[in-house]
Amino acid sequence: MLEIKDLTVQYKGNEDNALADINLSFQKGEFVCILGKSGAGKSTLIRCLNGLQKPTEGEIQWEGKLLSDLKEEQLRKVRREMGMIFQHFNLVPRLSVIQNVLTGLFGYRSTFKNLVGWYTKDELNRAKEVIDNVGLTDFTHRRIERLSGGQKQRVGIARALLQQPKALLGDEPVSSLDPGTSNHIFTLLKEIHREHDLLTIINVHDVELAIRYATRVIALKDGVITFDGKPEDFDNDAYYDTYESVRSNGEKVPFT
Ligand SMILES: Nc1ncnc2c1ncn2[C@@H]1O[C@H](COP(=O)(O)OP(=O)(O)OP(=O)(O)O)[C@@H](O)[C@H]1O
Repeated sequence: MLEIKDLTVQYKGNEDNALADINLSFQKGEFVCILGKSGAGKSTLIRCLNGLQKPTEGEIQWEGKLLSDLKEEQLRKVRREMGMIFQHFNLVPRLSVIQNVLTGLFGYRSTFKNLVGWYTKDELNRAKEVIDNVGLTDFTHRRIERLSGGQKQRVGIARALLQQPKALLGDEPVSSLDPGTSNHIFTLLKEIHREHDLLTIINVHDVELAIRYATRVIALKDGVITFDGKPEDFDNDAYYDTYESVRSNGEKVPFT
């Protein structure tokens, strides 16, 4: 479904590769967590997958189409097929839940309709349905600025779902949430993944979350893959030893 071949990314003015010679293949039905400390290359990888970041070398193929061959309009269509959720939610604080969710349709509608905010009954019903899916029915008309972090991320997920995507990509969607809320969001993502049969690829820096929810874990270090396999085969100790300091009492400290 999604193939990455010999992907290398080097940013201007940075002599180190953000990603170096990455080869990966993702199939429908996978729930993938990408682990790595800050600067490992996780965001760069996710941004390459939906064409927001151009590779320096290598190629990405989505459902048989090479992203580098696509014109801007075709690339927009691919982006619609890959719902995206973000660390800082990317919502408009003064607008309501449903107004924010409806922006998930922007890629499908004319600029004029988006500007004046005209929606058909069907579009409004679909928006209400996805809001219901993420458990926010009672908050449909509440402004975003009056929601908790976890509720905001639910809005972000609902907006992505309204695009009726085939894949869901997440760039650290729970890193600004507390552990309990992070678990609730991952439970919701897993339910949505099953119900809509979505390829799901989520960047996360919490190893325990990745192991609990993923069907496949990929670890990145300095732009290179250091692990790709089943969560039960993931060597947690080796990972911490590679990545993080150990307190004087022997406790291993997860990276932040
Ligand atoms: N616009 C940029 N210009 C130059 N270097 C960049 C740019 N964006 C990222 N980098 C570098 O590329 C490498 C990978 O960054 P990336 O943001 O993909 O990592 P990350 O694992 O997502 O980190 P974080 O968890 O902090 O978001 C880092 O060394 C970073 O400094």
